[in-house]
Amino acid sequence: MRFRYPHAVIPLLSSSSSSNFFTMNTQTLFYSIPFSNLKKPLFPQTHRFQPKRGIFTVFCAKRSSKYPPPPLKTNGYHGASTANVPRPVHLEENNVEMQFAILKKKLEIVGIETGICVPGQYNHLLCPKCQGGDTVEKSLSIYIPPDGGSAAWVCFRGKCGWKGSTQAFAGSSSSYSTAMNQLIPAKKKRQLNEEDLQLEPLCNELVAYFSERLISNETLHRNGVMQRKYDDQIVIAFTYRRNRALISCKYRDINKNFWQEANTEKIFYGLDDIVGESDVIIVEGEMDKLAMEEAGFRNCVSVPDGAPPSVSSKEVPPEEKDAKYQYLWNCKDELKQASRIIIATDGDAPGQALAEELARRIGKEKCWRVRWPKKGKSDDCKDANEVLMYLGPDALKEAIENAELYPIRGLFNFRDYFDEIDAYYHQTLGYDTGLPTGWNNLNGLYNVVPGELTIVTGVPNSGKSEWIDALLCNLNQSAGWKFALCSMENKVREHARKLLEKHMKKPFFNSRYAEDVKRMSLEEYEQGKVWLSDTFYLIRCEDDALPNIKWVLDLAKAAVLRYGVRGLVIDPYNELDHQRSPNQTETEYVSQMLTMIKRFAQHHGCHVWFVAHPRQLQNWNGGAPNLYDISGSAHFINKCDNGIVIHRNRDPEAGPIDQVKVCVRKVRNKVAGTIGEATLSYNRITGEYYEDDR
Ligand SMILES: Nc1ncnc2c1ncn2[C@@H]1O[C@H](COP(=O)(O)OP(=O)(O)OP(=O)(O)O)[C@@H](O)[C@H]1O
Repeated sequence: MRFRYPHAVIPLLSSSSSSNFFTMNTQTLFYSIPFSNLKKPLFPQTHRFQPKRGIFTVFCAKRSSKYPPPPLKTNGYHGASTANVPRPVHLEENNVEMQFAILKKKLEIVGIETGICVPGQYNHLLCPKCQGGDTVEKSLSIYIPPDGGSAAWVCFRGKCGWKGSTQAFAGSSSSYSTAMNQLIPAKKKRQLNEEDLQLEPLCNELVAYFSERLISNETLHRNGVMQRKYDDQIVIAFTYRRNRALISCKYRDINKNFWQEANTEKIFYGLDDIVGESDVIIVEGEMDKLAMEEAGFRNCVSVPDGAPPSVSSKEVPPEEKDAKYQYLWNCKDELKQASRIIIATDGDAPGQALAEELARRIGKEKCWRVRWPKKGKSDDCKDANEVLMYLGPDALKEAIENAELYPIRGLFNFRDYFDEIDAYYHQTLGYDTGLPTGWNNLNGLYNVVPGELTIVTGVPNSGKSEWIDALLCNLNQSAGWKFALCSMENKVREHARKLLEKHMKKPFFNSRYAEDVKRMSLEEYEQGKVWLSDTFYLIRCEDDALPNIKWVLDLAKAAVLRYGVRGLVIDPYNELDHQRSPNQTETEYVSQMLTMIKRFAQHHGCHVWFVAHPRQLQNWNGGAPNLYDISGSAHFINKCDNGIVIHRNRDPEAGPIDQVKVCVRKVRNKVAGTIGEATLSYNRITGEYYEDDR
């Protein structure tokens, strides 16, 4: 149930700003005209129930006008005159006529016929925008203050809703606000009583109507649900009470048109029921509040105004300016003493927006939310009353008992991730335990996990780039992975040669390094080109500029999204353009850069290999460097998931010079490997690496 547009409405300005008139939200600032103030209802078709007929025909009663009171919407046209005519300093009494004449001209420009308009009173005219619809009703209400200096108007036809204001002279503020205030009645709260409102006990037909919705007579009685007659028709009257005194009254007809007494305080429906309760349930409509009672919950209130279309992007305004949610602020003590607020609004988007607006005001930490059960195979119940009607009171009770903590942005429970954790357990995510490197003796130490960062270091010429290329070829062969390469030191053609040699297992040329091994044939070379193109995407600065990390990551993201790459190589760190701000230390800069890289990796499930050189080693003894030797910052080792040092023997006396040590110095994720060293042998002709079991 939703009260989004009251039945007979006039726009109500916030007292703070009359200019809001043109920008105001129709959801929040429209109030009904009190019927008690009307000689005859604005809309004669307000009467829906005809008690003389049977209940079902009653509810299909023919409208007495073919124009229902549709929602009042603005049509986007705002009639404010923007002419900037300077206002005279003094306005003599006898200038009223002149001022009114100017005003009339302005009104005529926007199409308002001013012939019968008299200052100091309301005038009812034909709306120039809608011409009063088919019935040609005089739906445009215009007020001109006695000084004739301004006018404010609104068309009460819901299909039109045209509204605006103008002034004879710009800056005629007192006259202007008078017009506005007159058009919009002052917000003086009325004192109501059942007698004045002519409320009566519910007739049998309405009791039967509620009973169709599984709301019992006892519940109706306890909640003071009444009726009101208009001529020979009847509408439901929901009485809003505080300390049992009548504060407001909302009416509902069978077509779910709602309107309420104007100039009354906005309070929760059922407010007395939550006093002293530790659990408070908030629903979106009176029917839901009654339904809750049928499920055994009296500690429930309904909001008086229904739901907003969406969550406001603005901060919650201070209490005194938060007009739409006054019903929350005026019972903050009751809400404060409750330990749990269970928000059980409708399951649709406005209902969820309402839940968010309530929770952000109450404090999400004490809020819970309700998920409505399914009513059929696919559809969820919309609200409490639907659950009661389709599934019964026990199901409604269960839904409330199963309320879950209201989500707080950034605060989670493992339960929120169970789908993902299940997939990890069942290993259905793919490679989450790591993709083997292709070298058995290394697989026990290092496996490639999507979304991780591996830092690779080693002294110059140790074969870091060669080993990474060989690893990529293996991963492509075993799992079809594709890669983005940002290899600043490599010429494209040389990089292509190295990759093709590894892939084809043949040298690119017949030159000295190939010894007597035959180069790849032209046909093999052509096949290799296809493979190269399908497997690698190059990130390169086309001019001589150095790429910065953000630029690299943006392109890598494009490569992930466009080509599905699973790995990114950045080789090496010192060839990036390091735009470090003057007040940033290198350590801070490296930390920030690595955070960016890791975020990219995790977000896109893309493994990143980042090559960094060790700083100049004083008195280097030929041994493998340490990860802490990486120039720049200890953050390289601190922040990476995996740290690998590539080291090769260059002393023939110390051992075979094709021997390469892959020193795994850091593995954060034990599922992916452990610290240790594996020895590979390097084939200088093809650039391949083999397990070395010598
Ligand atoms: N184990 C090895 N035995 C002989 N030559 C090797 C070995 N590993 C790599 N090389 C050769 O060393 C050269 C440099 O290799 P690579 O570019 O991979 O080293 P790097 O560590 O990345 O160097 P840099 O730090 O200068 O970028 C290449 O010509 C490569 O063929």
